[in-house]
Amino acid sequence: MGTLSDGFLIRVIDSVSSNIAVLDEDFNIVFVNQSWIEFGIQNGQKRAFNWLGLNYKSSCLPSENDGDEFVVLAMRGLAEIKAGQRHSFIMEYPCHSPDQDRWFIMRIDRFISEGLMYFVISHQDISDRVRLEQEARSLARIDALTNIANRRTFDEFVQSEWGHCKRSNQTLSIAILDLDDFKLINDNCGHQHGDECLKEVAKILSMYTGRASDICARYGGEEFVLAWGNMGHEKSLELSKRILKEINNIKVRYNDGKLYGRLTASIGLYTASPCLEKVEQGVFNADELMYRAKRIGKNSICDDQKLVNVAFCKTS
Ligand SMILES: Nc1nc2c(ncn2[C@@H]2O[C@H](COP(=O)(O)OP(=O)(O)OP(=O)(O)O)[C@@H](O)[C@H]2O)c(=O)[nH]1
Repeated sequence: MGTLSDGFLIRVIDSVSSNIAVLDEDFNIVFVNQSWIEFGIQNGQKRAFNWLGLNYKSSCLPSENDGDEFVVLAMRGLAEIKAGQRHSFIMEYPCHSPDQDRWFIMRIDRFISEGLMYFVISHQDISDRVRLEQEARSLARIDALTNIANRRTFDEFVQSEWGHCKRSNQTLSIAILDLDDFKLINDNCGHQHGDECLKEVAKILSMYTGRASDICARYGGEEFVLAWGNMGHEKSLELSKRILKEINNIKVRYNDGKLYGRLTASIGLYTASPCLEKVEQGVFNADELMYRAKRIGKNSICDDQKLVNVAFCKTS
């Protein structure tokens, strides 16, 4: 292969999708590629703007003085490379436009040519990758069928909410809700209809857990869990009763459309006082109470703050 011409090499650099600028050792821009120019235009710069000679460090100074953490980091990286403390610098950062969330990766490298030091700054759009990562993270936290939180999300949330409640000396109410005779519904009306019931229940639960300190989650098969931060026993019992009533309004049908019956559930409700040591104990207590509601006759709420007196509440 013969020696490549300057024009050829510039065309190669212009065809790269990363935005590239080369700075001299005083941080003056001595070269930008086409992607850099296009990105400038997208962000309001004129096409005819002359980038060459612009001092990169000075142009970043207003943002640096404003305390923009990413600009501060980049300038520190640039200074460290110049001082020979590092060879390169890499940083991912958000750079949202008014109509689009965008993320970039910035890289600074250096090279020596004819005894002079140069810096290559490149920015690459990584928005697609970040969006996919965010989507994957959100999928791992949401139950795919019902679109509400999954058990893992609940466990994390309730730990943090319990911390807030303890610090502010408030109670946290926990309800475990298990649909009654769900196997029979699946067997008689079909698994798909069972799925629809689960989705409807999730919608109802979401309506009753709308505050930032509340959560509802699918805990497992046909079992759900709710937590109301900063809520006393009386209020959570009232909400549980309303939830049970709404669930009772869900009609379950055979495949031919004839009525099979109405959906029912058993709820165990436990209100944790701030002196309870671990919130897991509160969830366990609510679960025990739910099983008690099953034994007592289903379609019921069992609540008992001290796990001594069972307050049995038939809602129908
Ligand atoms: N349709 C549907 N069914 C599910 C799902 N997850 C679990 N189930 C069913 O839920 C049923 C739970 O059955 P059991 O544990 O015997 O409980 P149950 O019939 O509700 O009886 P009780 O709890 O005593 O009222 C099983 O048939 C599971 O297959 C799901 O995602 N979709």
